[in-house]
Amino acid sequence: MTLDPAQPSLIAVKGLSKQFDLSPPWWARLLTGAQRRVLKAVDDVTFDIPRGKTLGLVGESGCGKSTVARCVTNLMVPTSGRVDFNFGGAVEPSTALSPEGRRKVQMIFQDPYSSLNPRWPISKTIAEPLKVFGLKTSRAEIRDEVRLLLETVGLHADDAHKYPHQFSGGQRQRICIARALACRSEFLVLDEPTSALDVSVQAQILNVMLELQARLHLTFLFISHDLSVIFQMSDYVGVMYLGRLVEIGPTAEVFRRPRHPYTQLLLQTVPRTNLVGQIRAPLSGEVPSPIKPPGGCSFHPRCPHVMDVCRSVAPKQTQSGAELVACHLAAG
Ligand SMILES: Nc1ncnc2c1ncn2[C@@H]1O[C@H](COP(=O)(O)OP(=O)(O)OP(=O)(O)O)[C@@H](O)[C@H]1O
Repeated sequence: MTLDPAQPSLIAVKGLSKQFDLSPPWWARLLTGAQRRVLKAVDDVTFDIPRGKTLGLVGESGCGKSTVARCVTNLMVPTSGRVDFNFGGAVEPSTALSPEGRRKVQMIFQDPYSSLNPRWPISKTIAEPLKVFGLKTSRAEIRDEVRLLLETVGLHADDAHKYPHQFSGGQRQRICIARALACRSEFLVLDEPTSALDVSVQAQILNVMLELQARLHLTFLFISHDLSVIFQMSDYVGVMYLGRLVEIGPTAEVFRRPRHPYTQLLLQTVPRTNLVGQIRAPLSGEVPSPIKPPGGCSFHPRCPHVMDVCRSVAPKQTQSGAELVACHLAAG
C-alpha cells in the first residue's frame, strides 16, 4: 500500500533492516564461550512518502528512528532492503544516486552546533554546497545567494561574516536549514531538529520549516519523540517499536483512532490532551533489549490486550482503513 496512491512517491523504502554485530572477536568467543550478539536496530521497515508531504516517525528511545534516518540518507549501509528516490525522472536507488540526487537528499540534526564548522564564518558554510555542486560560480553570485538564503530562513544577511558561536541555538538551526536549501534539496530528513531548543524557539523553527515546505514543495521525514510536534508537522505518521513499524497512516486518522495497542498507549502519554478518550492503561515497563527481543509480537510483554497467538507469531502488517497495522487484533 502506498500512503497516497494519487500522488507520486518521492521516496520508497522497502524491507529496510539494519543489524549491528556486537559479538566479541572470534578468539574471545573461543576463550570465554561467549555467544554472538546481534542487535536488530531496524527490522523490515517499508514506507513511502508522497512528494511535498511529511512522514513523522515516532516511538520510544532506541526503537530505531535515527537508524532509519541514517540508512535513507546513506550515512549508514542497511543490512538488507532498499531505498529508492524519484525526483521526477527515473527511479534512483539510494546506493547509486547521481551527484544531483545526492545533493537533493539532506539531513538536519538535533544539535545544530556540532553540525556546523566552528572555525568557518557562516557565509563559508552556506557557500560551500553552492561551490561543491557548481550551482553558483562567480563570487558575486555566491555572496548574493548566501544573503538571500539567510533572509529566507529569517536571519540578517549582514550576519554572514559571523561564526556559529555568535548565534543562539535556534539561529544555528536556521543556518543548518539555509545550508540544506543551498543544496537545492528536495528531501530533508529532520532528526529531532527542535529537541535541543526551548519551546518558543521550537515553534519558530517548525513554522520556518512548514513555510519552506509549502513554498519549495519539499518532502520531509520528520523524527521526534514529541507527539504534539508530530501532529503539527506530519501528513502521515509511522509508529516504531523495537525496530519495526507497527502502524502507519494519515496523521489525523492515527491520532483519532489508533489501531495498534502501542500507539494507543503512546498517545495516552501525551500530557493534558487525552487524544483517544478513556485511559485504560498507562504505558508501563521498558522497551526490551533489541539484542534479545521477545518472540512473537515484540510488544506482547507490555500489551494490555495480549492473546496466546501474540507470544508465538509475529503479526504481519494488514490494512485497516487508511492504515497499515502489525497487530493480531487488527487482523481480526
Ligand atoms: N552504531 C551503532 N552500533 C551499535 N548499536 C547501535 C548503533 N546505532 C544505534 N544502535 C542501537 O540501535 C538501536 C536503535 O537506535 P536508534 O538511535 O536508531 O533509536 P532511536 O529510536 O533513534 O532512539 P533515540 O530516540 O533515543 O535517538 C538502539 O538499541 C541503539 O543502541
